[in-house]
Amino acid sequence: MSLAAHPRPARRRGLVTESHRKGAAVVASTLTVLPSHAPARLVVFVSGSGTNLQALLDACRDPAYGARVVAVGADRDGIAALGRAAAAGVPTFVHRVKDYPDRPSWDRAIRDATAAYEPDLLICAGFMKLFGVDFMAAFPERIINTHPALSPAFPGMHSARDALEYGVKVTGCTLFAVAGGIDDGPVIAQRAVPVEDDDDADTLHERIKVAERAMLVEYVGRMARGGWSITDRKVTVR
Ligand SMILES: Nc1nc2c(c(=O)[nH]1)N[C@@H](CN(C=O)c1ccc(C(=O)N[C@@H](CCC(=O)O)C(=O)O)cc1)CN2
Ligand SMILES: NCC(=O)N[C@@H]1O[C@H](COP(=O)([O-])[O-])[C@@H](O)[C@H]1O
Repeated sequence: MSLAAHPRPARRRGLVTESHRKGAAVVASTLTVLPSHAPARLVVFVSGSGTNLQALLDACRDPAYGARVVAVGADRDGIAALGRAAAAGVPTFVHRVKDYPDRPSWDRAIRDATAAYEPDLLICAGFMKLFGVDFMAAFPERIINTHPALSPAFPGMHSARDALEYGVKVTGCTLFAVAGGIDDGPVIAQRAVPVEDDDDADTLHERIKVAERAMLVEYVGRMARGGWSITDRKVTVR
């Protein structure tokens, strides 16, 4: 089936939508995002040790990487990731759900704190809270999450344990564009990691994280430098 696409729009910065038509019917829609800043502005969200954040901070030291971490957001205090941000001179903000009367109030507070940094790309790197509709609506097509499993297998917060308990022989990591549900957004990249006979959840997760950091650094750099498109569930990184 051939799709008669509209002429490709000029490479404008920001968000561009193209409709692909067959006759009068729209059969697919492509959203293209080009970062508005060079280097692209990253806000990274964390809840724990922050080794993925550290990999991004290290990559951003090279001007050719094309991105810089302008802020780090968290849902809790006292985590190593916030220390990593401070050591790199990156501003941080913390919003704890329990400090707000309800979840939507928390969602709006973390949305507003994030928007103040004018991010091109928002990266969940071990962030253990689900964003709500207000947050999601403020940053369309520009929130990504690194997840320690081969999506759609093993969503949630205990993916390495769940993979071991299921008995899979190969698991891995997935970088995806955060959408409406839990860990169900369009896949940007994946890496496979074999499960060893003597793995426990910690050894398996640590091996996944080695692959995850390399995947995250590679794809965030490419997205920052060249932008990305999403057609239905298919993501193309430039
Ligand atoms: N709306 C979305 N928000 C987020 C997604 C997503 O796909 N959609 N991915 C996450 C990260 N994530 C796994 O990758 C994940 C994070 C948190 C949870 C969860 O159930 N959290 C609970 C409580 C957790 C706690 O603090 O102990 C909650 O939010 O109430 C599932 C998956 C980033 N956000
Ligand atoms: N579902 C969310 C989830 O499980 N996230 C995972 O937490 C770890 C954070 O490590 P880090 O703090 O060392 O970067 C990473 O493996 C990340 O994929």
